[in-house]
Amino acid sequence: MAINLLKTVPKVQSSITSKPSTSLFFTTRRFFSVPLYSPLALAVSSMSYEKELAAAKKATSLAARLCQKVQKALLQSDVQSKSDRSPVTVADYGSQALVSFVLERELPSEPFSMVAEEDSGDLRKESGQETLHRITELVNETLSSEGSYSASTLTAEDVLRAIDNGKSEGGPTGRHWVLDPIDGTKGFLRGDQYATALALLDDGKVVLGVLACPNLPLESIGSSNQHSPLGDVGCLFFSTVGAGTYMQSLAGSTLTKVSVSTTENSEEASFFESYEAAHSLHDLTSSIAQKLGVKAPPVRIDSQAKYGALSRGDGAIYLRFPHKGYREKIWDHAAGCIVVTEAGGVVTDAAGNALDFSRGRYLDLHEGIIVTNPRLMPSLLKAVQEALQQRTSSTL
Ligand SMILES: Nc1ncnc2c1ncn2[C@@H]1O[C@H](COP(=O)(O)O)[C@@H](OP(=O)(O)O)[C@H]1O
Ligand SMILES: [Mg+2]
Ligand SMILES: [Mg+2]
Ligand SMILES: [Mg+2]
Repeated sequence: MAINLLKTVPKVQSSITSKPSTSLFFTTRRFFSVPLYSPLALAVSSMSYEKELAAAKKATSLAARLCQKVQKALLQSDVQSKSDRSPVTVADYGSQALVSFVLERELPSEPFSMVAEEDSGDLRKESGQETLHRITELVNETLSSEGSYSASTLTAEDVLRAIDNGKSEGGPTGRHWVLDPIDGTKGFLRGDQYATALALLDDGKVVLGVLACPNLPLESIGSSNQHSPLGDVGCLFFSTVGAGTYMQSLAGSTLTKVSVSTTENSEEASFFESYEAAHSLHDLTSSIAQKLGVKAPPVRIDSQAKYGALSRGDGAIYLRFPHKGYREKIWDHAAGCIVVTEAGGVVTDAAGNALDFSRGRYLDLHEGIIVTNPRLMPSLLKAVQEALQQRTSSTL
């Protein structure tokens, strides 16, 4: 059944729809730029998981191209509702099919296993045929825009198969790709932030992550929700284990090594959280921020773009406390987690435990997810535990 979300879509901010630039030359206190031919860039290209990283960057960049096209001309018929009533669009399916196709094509000698959010169930029904046709068209248009695949044309059956490559259960052994084809679908529909998030698990550990964030400004979004209307947008964050986190413009060009904020002073730390109150308890996060003495208002944005922004020090804290009973999925955090960790940050649950991605499609957590730098973590954990305690006593 199509849902009528489009009527409620507010005016898209001009900064968010502007085209990514083809060049990026900037240095700030936190960033330093590295030309692609520099010795540092060469060191980056010789690290392990090199082939996998190149394939993952290519796959997510192409997926981002497809998503941008759909977001610019979203049709009501492009939006469906899943059985859990969450929205899914032709771009979610198209992005998953593309990433799956590109990874298989680029890494033919490796066994292919993928844990991904979407499946083809609804598209195989009679009512899904028109949507499937539109997705197939989109995937083929995007492939033909990429020189190396211009001769590839996928049939509707190929697209269904590519989507269903994402049915793996993951687990503690072997290699598994972990994909959220569009994270932040609600943000995508609003014209706001979203990300294509791709990670690689190797024996239960996240060893590679790529976040394509087509609407994220290249400059810091700091502690304000108001982005400069002139700023360029479209960031690609990527990390492999032990090799740090890098950001480049989705349009290519200059590579920048990024690192998290090192502030110890919680009063000057701004924090990120979900835009959607249904995804995280805003009253709880506000009481945590108050205990820490955080002065800035929360920065509310959708998707793992929050992890990307945090990895380059735009803010110092990310708090996520879903409503009772919600189970987090690995594709909502795997790529974001390594992007922040490799930039010097720490990602834990509310008890201070590292996230365990080896247990299948879900994360088993002790309440929410908290992210910050190692210096701020002890006081953040203390504030979180006090706020949770207070909440429990007030509901008894
Ligand atoms: N009730 C809920 N509580 C917490 N997270 C939820 C939720 N319902 C959906 N989500 C997840 O929140 C993700 C978006 O996170 P954020 O709020 O940071 O933008 C969604 O990803 P998708 O958009 O890929 O479905 C979805 O997996
Ligand atoms: Mg979803
Ligand atoms: Mg998601
Ligand atoms: Mg998704």
